[in-house]
Amino acid sequence: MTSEGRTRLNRLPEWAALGKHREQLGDTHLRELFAADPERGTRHTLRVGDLLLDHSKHLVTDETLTLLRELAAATGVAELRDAMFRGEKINTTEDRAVLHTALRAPRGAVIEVDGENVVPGVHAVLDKMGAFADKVRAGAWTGHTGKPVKNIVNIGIGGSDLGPAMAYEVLRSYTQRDLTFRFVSNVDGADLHEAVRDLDPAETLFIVASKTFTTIETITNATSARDWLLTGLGAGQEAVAKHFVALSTNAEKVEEFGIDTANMFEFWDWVGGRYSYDSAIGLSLMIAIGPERFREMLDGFHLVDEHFRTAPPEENAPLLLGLLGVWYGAFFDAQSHAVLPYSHYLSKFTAYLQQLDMESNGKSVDREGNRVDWQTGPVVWGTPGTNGQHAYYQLIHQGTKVIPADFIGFARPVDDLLPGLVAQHDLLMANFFAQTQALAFGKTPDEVRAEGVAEELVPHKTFQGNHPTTTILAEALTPSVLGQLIALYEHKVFVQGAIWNIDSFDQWGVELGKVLAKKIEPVLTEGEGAEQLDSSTAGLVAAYRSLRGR
Ligand SMILES: O=P(O)(O)OC[C@H]1O[C@](O)(CO)[C@@H](O)[C@@H]1O
Repeated sequence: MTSEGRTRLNRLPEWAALGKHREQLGDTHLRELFAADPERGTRHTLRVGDLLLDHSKHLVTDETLTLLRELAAATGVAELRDAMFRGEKINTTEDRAVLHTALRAPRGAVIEVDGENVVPGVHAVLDKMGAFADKVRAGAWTGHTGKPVKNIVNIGIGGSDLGPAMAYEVLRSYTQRDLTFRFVSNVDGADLHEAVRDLDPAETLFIVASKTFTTIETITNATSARDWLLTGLGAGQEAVAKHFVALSTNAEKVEEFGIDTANMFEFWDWVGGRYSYDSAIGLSLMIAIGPERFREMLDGFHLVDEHFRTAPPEENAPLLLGLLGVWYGAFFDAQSHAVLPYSHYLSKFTAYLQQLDMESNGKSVDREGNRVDWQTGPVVWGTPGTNGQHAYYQLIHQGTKVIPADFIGFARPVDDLLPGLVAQHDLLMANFFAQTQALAFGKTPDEVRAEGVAEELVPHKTFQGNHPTTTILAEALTPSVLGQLIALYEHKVFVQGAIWNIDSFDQWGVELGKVLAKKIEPVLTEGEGAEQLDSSTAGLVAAYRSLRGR
């Protein structure tokens, strides 16, 4: 499905209408919007599965939302969504279907790519993963020396690392505690070194996760891990089968590396790397939380997939979140988007979303290859909220930038929290609610003066407010809720890409650096070819070589 013949986004009448509306809105303050509508908070709250989404603290009126939905209609968001769910090749630059939604489709569903139903294959791999995970969890998967495997090291990068590493942290309280999990991604040897230094090779299983099985960082780390293992065991190649499994689409390369393809868990080219942790790429997570919890997570994903596919525009949460991002980027010149979870378990959540969003929508040509002249994907950033409050919230509250932010919190702490720590949860959540309130409504100079503050300090202690936020609240951070949250963001990113008319599913922008690194490496090691480098890089390389004593 291409978008040929589509009117350029900023020439659409719906775009012009939004521009005009933005002018009319001017500096309208959230204080005014709330004062004019006592029901605003409840009217602007959506419920999707277990998620409650309050979007009342956004710089929008009912008219804004209507105009944004008209823009979505004019840009064919629903048509592209349906084409995605049908398995059409909407990733046109790679000529691929985009079917991460098939990874969580129920067993009986029928989703076809090139005339073949892919759902049975998805479940066959899930079943194989389940059997393997159960075996490891039961201590029945033994290594070369006969000892049960206790340490699981996932080696992968990008989508083959961020998803499982993030989800492992999120669902830590559901993990089997007598197993150790490590995640190695960086080609800096320090990463693998720190991951394995205290492990017994006889009890260690490496999961090599790579869609292509050609990614230099992953193959380099996997090769070093194999050396470490074989040296530690004093064994030959025959030990690899018990200590290495692969997650990949590329059986040939897996075999070439020396991993038995019987120990390979397959996925498919219609799963993008950053959309893959609910595929075989989630094997480490499945071992950690068990197949049953993993399936609950998939059900959570599926619930939001169905919501996105079927909910009317007025109630469609991913559509709404996507449109709000378009609104701020285009008409408020917002450059970034903060995601601020109030859960320690979500400490890697924003890093995960960075790849999901920025690798998907960090594009500057449209699907026909024309340069866009509107903003595309924002810089996504953030860390757990309370820590952020004591670091960078100053800038969000009183800086000069428009930073829309998502606040994510939970009513209940995890079940196995030490009883003495449960009481801290209300304090955490008091901060959660206080921050969005302060950001929205601020503090006027008169309110500051009323507190007896000296006049010269009044500007410094004034909070302008009017900073837009979404609040996402759920009862608890369960596997299903995690699936719901990720699917929510996946589809939000989809909506934005559809409106901006970019291919959200390719990632050509990562290629150039890879090619240049390959050329530079021999210059570093052999010192040959430096004359082909620009003067800055040549100087830096020379300095590096000299510091290395070469
Ligand atoms: O799973 P692979 O093929 O090793 O790729 C890892 C990552 O590299 C990228 O292609 C970017 O370089 C990501 O899209 C992907 O998640």
